[in-house]
Amino acid sequence: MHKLLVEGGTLLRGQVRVSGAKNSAVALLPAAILAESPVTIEGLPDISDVGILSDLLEEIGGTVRKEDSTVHIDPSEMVDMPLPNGKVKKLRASYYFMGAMLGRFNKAVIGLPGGCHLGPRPIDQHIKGFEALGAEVTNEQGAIYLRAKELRGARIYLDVVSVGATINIMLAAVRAKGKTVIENAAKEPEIIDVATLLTSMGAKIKGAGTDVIRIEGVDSLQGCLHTIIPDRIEAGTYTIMAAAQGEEMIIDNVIPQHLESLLAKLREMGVTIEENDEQLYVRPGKNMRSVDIKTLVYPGFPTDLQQPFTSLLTQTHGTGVVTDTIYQARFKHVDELRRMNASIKVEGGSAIVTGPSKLQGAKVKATDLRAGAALVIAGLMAEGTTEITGVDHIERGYDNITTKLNNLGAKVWFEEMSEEEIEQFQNS
Ligand SMILES: CC(=O)N[C@H]1[C@@H](OP(=O)(O)OP(=O)(O)OC[C@H]2O[C@@H](n3ccc(=O)[nH]c3=O)[C@H](O)[C@@H]2O)O[C@H](CO)[C@@H](O)[C@@H]1O
Ligand SMILES: C=C(OP(=O)(O)O)C(=O)O
Repeated sequence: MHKLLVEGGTLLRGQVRVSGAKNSAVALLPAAILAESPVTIEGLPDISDVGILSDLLEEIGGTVRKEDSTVHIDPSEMVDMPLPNGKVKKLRASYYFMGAMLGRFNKAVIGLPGGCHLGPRPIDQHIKGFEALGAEVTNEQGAIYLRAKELRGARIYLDVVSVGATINIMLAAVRAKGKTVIENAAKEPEIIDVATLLTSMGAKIKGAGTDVIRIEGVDSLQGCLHTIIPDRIEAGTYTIMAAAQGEEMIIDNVIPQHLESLLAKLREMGVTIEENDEQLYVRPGKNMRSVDIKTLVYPGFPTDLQQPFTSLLTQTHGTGVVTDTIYQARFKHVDELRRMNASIKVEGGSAIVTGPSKLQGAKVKATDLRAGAALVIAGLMAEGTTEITGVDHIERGYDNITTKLNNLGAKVWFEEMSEEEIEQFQNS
């Protein structure tokens, strides 16, 4: 087990290239189950979630061959093997095996997913969708059993706008008989990316990226070549780092439209941002002002950038209120930031951040992926060295974070933990 050390105070300068989107990758890989011939995906991020999903594809009989950031998946020999335990529990996106295996085999057994602990994360809307398509769904000892004689298209209204449910229902519906309409669908760019892959495989999907998605089922799907979109959350994290501790930074391989809500807030604070088709040029302002943010479904401010943004607010002038309407309890990073001398209190569903505070390096714990990113940002701004444990969370979503940061001039490195530290970490 290792920890991440961040020596604070160095200004970041230069260019960082954003990797492929985690939240696309984790759906594109299971989507390959639906094809009858090999699927190639280019631009996959080197993160642990991708590694685990690749292993799961192999567990059900697929062949997965990786060359740098390209992966070739041969799904032709896959079988409807139950996956009630084991690696499925390590991440959230294993739930996409439900939709994809149901779509291909008319049955699936998948353990309830893991992923970041952000408060309750039900999957009732996924199940509502599968049932509407004709599946019988039961929960037996922590695993979801799905069985259908045949999947039939249906009209499905999502009671909650859900990224996962929208994608999962698309996966199950593309090979169902007849027409499916998903109403109140989520509109995140990753949904369009998955629909683009499925369409290249031969699926008939209209409206992805709007709140009504129409799918006409087809009998079979074939392999194809797909290039993944850039990770807007990784891009947003480096953009926040640039505002927090940058001198001048270029964020490369970005779709700026995917980050409009973040860029608007940063400009409101006094950060200079210039953009072209695939790059952002970021220069922090002097005496930046605090702002309030409220997370919303896309194109609103993303919940996944709320925690990194909170770290930036510790350095701006005034009081900023951070409200998360998607995950009301996504504030575990606050206690850790306080250890570093941040002035933050949580009241109701909001964190109230008063700045600027002089942050001090400390021993802190990443309780989830974006809490980890928030601590790295705080560590970069702090005086002294910050030691972050729980880095397996960070490795779920940030491709080569130490190399990318060190290329920008930061001093960040992994170190093995001693037995005593591991014991302390496990008991904390
Ligand atoms: C792998 C992946 O893509 N993860 C992202 C995905 O998670 P995930 O797909 O799990 O998030 P959802 O969009 O489904 O969740 C949004 C909200 O809906 C609720 N809900 C969701 C499903 C359901 O059946 N019932 C229900 O009540 C959730 O508790 C949450 O409050 O979108 C989240 C919201 O943008 C992001 O934080 C995650 O990074
Ligand atoms: C919450 C996240 O991921 P997951 O849904 O995979 O847990 C995230 O990417 O911030």
